[in-house]
This record gives sequence, C-alpha cells and structure tokens, in this order.
Amino acid sequence: MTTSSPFYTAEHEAFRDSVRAFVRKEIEPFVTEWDEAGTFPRELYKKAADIGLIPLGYPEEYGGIEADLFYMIIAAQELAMAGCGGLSASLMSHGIGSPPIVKYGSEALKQRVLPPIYAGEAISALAITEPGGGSDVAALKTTAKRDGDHYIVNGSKTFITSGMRADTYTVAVRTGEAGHKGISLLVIDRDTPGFTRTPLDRKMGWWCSDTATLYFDDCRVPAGNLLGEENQGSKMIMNNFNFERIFMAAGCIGFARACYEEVVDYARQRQTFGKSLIEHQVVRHKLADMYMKIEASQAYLEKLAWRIDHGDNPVADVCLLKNQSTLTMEYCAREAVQTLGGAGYLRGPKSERIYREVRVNAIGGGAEEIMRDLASRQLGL
Ligand SMILES: CC(C)(COP(=O)(O)OP(=O)(O)OC[C@H]1O[C@@H](n2cnc3c(N)ncnc32)[C@H](O)[C@@H]1OP(=O)(O)O)[C@@H](O)C(=O)NCCC(=O)NCCSC(=O)C1=CCCCC1
Repeated sequence: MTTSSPFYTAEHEAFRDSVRAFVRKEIEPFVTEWDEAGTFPRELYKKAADIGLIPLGYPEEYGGIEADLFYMIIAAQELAMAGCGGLSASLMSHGIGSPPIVKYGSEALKQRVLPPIYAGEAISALAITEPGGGSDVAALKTTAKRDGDHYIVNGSKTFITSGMRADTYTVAVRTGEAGHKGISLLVIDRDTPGFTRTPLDRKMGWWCSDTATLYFDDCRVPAGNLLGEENQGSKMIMNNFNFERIFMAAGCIGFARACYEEVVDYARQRQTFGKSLIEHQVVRHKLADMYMKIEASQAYLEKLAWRIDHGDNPVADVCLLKNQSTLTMEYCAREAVQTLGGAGYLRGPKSERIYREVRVNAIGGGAEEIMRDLASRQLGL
C-alpha cells in the first residue's frame, strides 16, 4: 500500500526508511512480549532519540531537530505499523508533555528540563484529566496556591500516560477563579516531596502503556516552574490538544494500515472453498473499503498538516479528522479480525491488538462526542 503523496520530499522518504528500519529491528520482534508483560525497556527512549524520533519537531537549542509536520506524521505512522498503540503512546508522550514547556517555559526551565527529554534520557508526561472528570477541563480541581517563591499543589490526576516513569510532568492546576479563566500549567519534577503515583494496569488495550494516577499532597513547586502567566493555562491546553489530536489521528490511520497489510497477506495465502480468500468477492470488497477509508483519512490528514504548516489553526477540522481516523481504525480492525477468523481471535496478530485499542483512541485526547460538539460549535452550526 502506498504511503507517499506529493507532500513528501526525498528527505521525508529517507526519514521514513530509517524509521521503518528501526521499527522492524528494534520494536516489531519484541512488541508482543512487551505488551503481554505490560511494559517495555526504558532504553528504547534512548534508541528512539538516537535515530531522531524523539527530538523531532523541537528547537535545536534544547536538543531538538526542527521538522515540519510531515516528518512527525511519518514518525507516528511508521511507529504505528508495529501495531502497538501502548508503545506508541508511551514512547511519544513527550509530544504532549513538552510543547507547552517549549512555548511558555522560562529560559532556565527549558535549559534544565528539555535537553534530557529530547536525548531520550528523561520522560515527559502531561497531566490534565482528574478522577472527577476528563472531558470538562474547565472543572478541574487540583489547586496550586502561591506561597512566597513556591506553589503548594494539592489534588490528583488520572489516566496519565507515562505516569509512573516520567521525570517531568506538565500539570494543569487551578490558581484562580472557577472555569477556564483560573487554570495554569505547572511543571512538577517526579522527586517533589508529596508527589506519589499508582499504576492503572487493568486495561482493555494499551497494555504496555504506563498509565497512572498521580497524587499531590502539599507539594512545594518552585514558582519558576509556572508556564507563562498565571490563569492563562486554558488556551495553552486547548492549543496543545490540537497537536495531540492530529498525531492521534495520524497514528490511527497507521494502525488501520497495519490491519490492512496484515489481512491482505493473510487473504492471499488462506485457502477456502478451493481458492484463496482474496478471490472471494465478499473479502475483496471489504479490502477495497478498507483501502478507501485509509486513503480518504490520509488525504484529510495531509491537507490539514499542510494548512497548519502554513500558519492556519483548523480546530474544527482537527476534531473531525480525529473522529474520521478513529472510525477508519475501528472499521479496519473489525474487518481484519473478522477476515482472519479464528486466527484473529487468538492473541498474536497485530489486528487483534489493534481491535482492543480502538476505544482508547475514541475516548482519549478528546472523546468523539466532545470532538463533534466542539467542531460543530467552531463551525457555527
Ligand atoms: C472543548 C472543551 C470541552 C471545552 O468546552 P467548554 O464548553 O468548557 O469551553 P469552550 O467555550 O468550548 O472553549 C473555551 C475557549 O477555548 C477555545 N477552544 C476550545 N477548544 C479549543 C481548541 N482545541 N483549540 C483552540 N481553542 C479552543 C474556545 O474557542 C473558547 O475560546 P473563547 O473563550 O470563546 O475565546 C474542552 O474542555 C476539551 O477539549 N475537552 C476535552 C479534554 C480532553 O481531550 N481530554 C482527554 C485527555 S486524554 C485522556 O483522558 C486519556 C488518555 C489516555 C488514556 C485514556 C484517557
């Protein structure tokens, strides 16, 4: 299946080849074992940084590699071809945790925390969702009260990707009035006294993703760890969501493609009723529908990436793209497992794992109902 389009240069394609080779050598042979074990080696961050996956898209002065969105789409999609969303989400959690630091952190904070993240030596996480709710960001309750040169943080966060092993947490806190206007972002180091974590490890999918609940009990956080101005966090969070959503969408299309490739191979080999599965019209038509949905989602993704790279902020389209891509993943995973039959119901094929990972994409990073609602309001409907 083609992954190329006029948006990609020879340099993009060379990068794709290097990420593909990395995924085949360092991830694919081990990923089922890691997922079953519920974890993966921490050294993978360093290896991913060394081939440019982790620093990609961040400023050079902090150890990043400047890149347009198409490089980042390639990274998300080639990683997705390993067919393990838990690994993708954890390995790339700096993609949601670190951009607010790059954009709004003080120079001293950026010099201290960003280079180890982009070198794959430290892990970054973003903490917004709370036990009381995830979709309604404006209702968050974790407080940060100013006390001299520090903030005193109390509250808890849940469903935090890289929550157990992160070193640097970008945390949404309430510093002011109720609602959007009283929210700030604070960077909290893992060894801050009063900061504890517990794992959330009984999940439908994303088994090797490190998901955790965080507790802050009178944590003293230096005031210099505030991002931007007090009570300006809501806009920062919303803008960060746009990037999270576009990368989730890219990943979902990659997972859909992984299902397609797996099932096409299987359908060519598997014999039933005297011919290969692919020669049965009912199967061939499913494969054609999978192809159509993948290509349509990919075209939407690339159009939006181009618009964003040219300075646009298409909030509604990003929400709808996320839904479109999740639905494409859902369709392809369903049809792949169905076509694999008994083999697809056993643990092992990528499609089986991807099938279990559909829902987290339709819930995390903006539930599909929230995406529809925000998009329709932004479109003035
Ligand atoms: C959309 C939303 C529900 C907010 O609606 P309200 O009715 O409160 O506020 P409203 O009036 O819609 O908005 C306020 C201002 O903000 C602007 N804006 C909103 N989105 C955006 C945006 N995306 N980009 C730019 N501006 C935005 C809006 O225009 C408005 O501006 P204005 O004041 O008019 O100038 C927001 O809170 C949201 O998005 N939630 C999803 C969170 C969410 O995604 N978690 C998931 C976390 S991940 C997770 O939980 C898991 C992860 C993995 C494991 C499973 C769980």
